Amino acid sequence: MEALLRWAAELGVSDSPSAPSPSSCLGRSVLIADFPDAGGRGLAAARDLRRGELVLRAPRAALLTSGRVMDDDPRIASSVASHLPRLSSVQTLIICLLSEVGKGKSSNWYLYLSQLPSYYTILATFNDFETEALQLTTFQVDEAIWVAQKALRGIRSDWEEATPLMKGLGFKPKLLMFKSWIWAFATVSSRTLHIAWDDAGCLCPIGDLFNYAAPNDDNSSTDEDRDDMMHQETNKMLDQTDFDSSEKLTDGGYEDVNEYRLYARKRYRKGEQVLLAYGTYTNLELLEHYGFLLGENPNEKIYIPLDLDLCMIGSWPRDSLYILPNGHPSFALLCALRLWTTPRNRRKALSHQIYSGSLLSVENELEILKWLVKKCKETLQQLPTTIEFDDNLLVLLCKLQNSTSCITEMNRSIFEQEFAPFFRFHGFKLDCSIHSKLPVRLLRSLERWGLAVQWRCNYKRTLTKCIVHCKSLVHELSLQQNQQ
Ligand SMILES: C[S@@+](CC[C@H](N)C(=O)[O-])C[C@H]1O[C@@H](n2cnc3c(N)ncnc32)[C@H](O)[C@@H]1O
Repeated sequence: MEALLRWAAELGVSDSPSAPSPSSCLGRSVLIADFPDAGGRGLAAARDLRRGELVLRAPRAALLTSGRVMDDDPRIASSVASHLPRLSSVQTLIICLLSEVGKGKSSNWYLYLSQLPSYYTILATFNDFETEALQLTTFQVDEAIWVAQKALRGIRSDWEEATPLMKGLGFKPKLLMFKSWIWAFATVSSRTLHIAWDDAGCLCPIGDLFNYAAPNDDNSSTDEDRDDMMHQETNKMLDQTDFDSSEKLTDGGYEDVNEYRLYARKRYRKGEQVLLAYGTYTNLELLEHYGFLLGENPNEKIYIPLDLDLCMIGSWPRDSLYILPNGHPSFALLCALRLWTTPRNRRKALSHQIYSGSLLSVENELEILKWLVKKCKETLQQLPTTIEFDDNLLVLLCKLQNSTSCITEMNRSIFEQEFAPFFRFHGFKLDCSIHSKLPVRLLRSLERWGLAVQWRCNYKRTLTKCIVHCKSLVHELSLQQNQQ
């Protein structure tokens, strides 16, 4: 890592507005650190940071883009040119990335490439067992499977299309394998930053070490954050010369100054992890693009099976009919339910009231709340396991990943029925004499299985919250009704 930090400093990557020291590009604003519960390797504040302060800048020369690789390697450039416009920008970047990997130590990017993860957990890497662990029966779960399969089909056909070109470039057999393509795809999917001149984005050494926090997490800005913003706004208004132009209120981007700049989006104390908001994602989308999910995701959307006529009613798109992470139905779902439960001959007259989000009558509201309770309960009952079961399974999966004696853990567990198909799927015979760690291949599968269980568990938790929320509203409204 030290060599990488030195190399990046030589390229002009710096965590301060001034030039980096020759020995490391970090140390003045951020430092590499481990955050086991929030993304693993990440960047920590090297000192107290103000909201909007510059935390990293990387000049264009330090960005790995397909344009850059092709400028340095005319053979790839002419090969790609002869396949355009059939190749997408992502396929092109993947080919460039794999070609650099194939060069080994002679690649200009060797130090960067050698610290990339050796495997990923994005949805496209899930095998059938892991995908099924998301659980099949409801609309949302079917949707998850569908997303996973669609993603994988797309990636496979991209690979098939690009294979003749890669063969023509003399790629080593290992790099021609689908496994390598998936690895490169996941690298691009989970690590690129947006740039205006290439849809595939760029890989930014050091800049891609920032872990993620959901964007509206910082809505809860503190008084200190607000002070920082006031300070910046006042300075701007007064056009004060001491205004530090490195202060910004966004996460960052590629700027006119010909470098990528990243900013602290809130105040950080020394040692705290500095996080970026890569975008607004549900947990399924995080899993699809980045291979992780959040225990508390403010942007999560939970879908329940809805009758077709309810989905079609009004002008609300199907994807706006969901349950929020706090268990409340979305505005559109609430409105759609109010319209749906209104007798047909009254719908037109009441539509103005319904579209504005107003409650129609206590009776109507009670009907839809009770309907929601019933629907959530039915959905939960259809799922093969309960939250408690999933929670316990998660604890065991976590233990197994860290245990040096898997057989002891297994013997103590009540999950034999769950593990038999897992070992069968992997063609692995659990020998009672194995008092050691599981093979790496199985440990990785356990990790993905764990993500699937975490996802379905969050789904069930939100349904449960919805039941509690609706029941408490039913209680309140019934009291009101009785008082009238
Ligand atoms: C841009 S990289 C961040 C650096 C990465 N941790 C590393 O060691 O290279 C993005 C990846 O980090 C992990 N990650 C980022 N934020 C996370 C979070 N809040 N929780 C869990 N994993 C996270 C995911 O694996 C994601 O695909």
